[in-house]
This record gives sequence, C-alpha cells and structure tokens, in this order.
Amino acid sequence: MHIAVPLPGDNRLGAIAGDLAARGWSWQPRLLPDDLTAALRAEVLLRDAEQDLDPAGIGREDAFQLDRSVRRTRIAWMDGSSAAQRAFLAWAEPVRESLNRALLIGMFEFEACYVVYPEGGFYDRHLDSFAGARNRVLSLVVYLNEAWQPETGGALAIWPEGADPAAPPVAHIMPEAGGAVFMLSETVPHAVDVTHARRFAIAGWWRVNQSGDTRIDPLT
Ligand SMILES: O=C(O)CCC(=O)C(=O)O
Ligand SMILES: [Fe+2]
Repeated sequence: MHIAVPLPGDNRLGAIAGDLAARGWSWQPRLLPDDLTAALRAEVLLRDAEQDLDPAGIGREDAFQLDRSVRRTRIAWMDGSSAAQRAFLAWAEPVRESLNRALLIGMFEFEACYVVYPEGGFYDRHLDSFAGARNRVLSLVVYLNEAWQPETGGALAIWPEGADPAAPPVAHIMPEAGGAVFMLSETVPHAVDVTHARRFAIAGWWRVNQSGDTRIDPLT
C-alpha cells in the first residue's frame, strides 16, 4: 500500500524556519495532511490495542533509565514497516532538506517513534539533547488524537531558552490532530502536563552526523 501525501508548502516551511531562528520553536496546527494523520492514528491505535509498545526510558542510550516519576509513556520506534510509517518518513525528508537550507544546521538523519501516554501520563520538564553532545539538533512532535478538548489536559508546555525552572512557560500547546511542534533539541525546555485521556503522538529527532577522526557515524 502507498499513501500519497502532499508536502508542506514553502510558506509553512518558511514560517517554521523563521520561528526557529527567532525563538527556537514553532507550532504549526494541522501541518500533516489529514489522510496521513488518519493512517498514523490507525496504526498507533492498533499497536496500543495489541499492547505492541515498549516502556520509554529517559536519558541517553548508555544511561537508559526507567523512571516513572519523570515520565510515564509507551513507545514504538518507526522502522518503515508500514505504509503509514513510510509516508510519514517520506513527508519528513523534504522538511529536513528545506530547514537545512534555511538554517544551515546540517541535519543528517531522522529517527521517530509512536508515543502513547496513558491516562495520568506526563513528562517532566526536560531538554531532548544534552548541550554539546551535538546528537539531536531538532525535535518534532506530531499529534494524533481526534478532537482534543482543553479540559483533557496533556498540553505541551514550552519555556524560552535558559528560562528559570520556576518561570512560567511561554506556551501551552494543545495536542490537536495533525499539529506539529518543532523545537531546538539542545536549548528549548518543555514538559507534558498530566493528560486525562490516552494521548497519541509521534516524537522525532533529526541528528547531525557525528563522524570524526575517531568515530564513524553510520547511517543506520
Ligand atoms: O508529546 C509531547 O508533546 C512532547 C514529548 C516529548 O517531549 C518527548 O518525547 O521528548
Ligand atoms: Fe521532549
């Protein structure tokens, strides 16, 4: 099966690049085409019903931890094994190319997973990459629930770079279907408020190539 998806237009891509340059994050309601959102939702609902998801950790791979006081989530890595995943990965590629041209950030490869928060799920304030690691440079979160209501909670809270943990967030984003958030992974603190319904999303990261004198960074 193949899902044909229109790509985001130059005006949307330009707005994302402008937001990232100005403040390090961008919220784009309904960025994904509806057909693609529906196909991804169908797959994550099925994986969830079949309990085909793994507990999510925190921290770097070499310091993988399960800490339910910080994060309560289940995930499934995307490997291109379904038409929905292939369409999503194909949609993400020209986004990478366009943002690389606009921002000169040299994004090299993309990894993504389905993320399910149970009722009562949350994610404490964090950065997606450790400064200096130059691993993940840009984060993408795409929301898959239909008809999210504000009273359901589960908003994404965003703070400006370097904000005091006690400072109030600058944005609370409702996880509305097909909406996409872009955040600079090393600098934009964010958190997921407690959700009162099952919350379905995709979290993705673009990484830079870390090949150097002492290390080869393979494509996969
Ligand atoms: O689901 C969200 O809104 C954000 C998730 C997140 O911060 C993460 O997976 O690192
Ligand atoms: Fe995050």
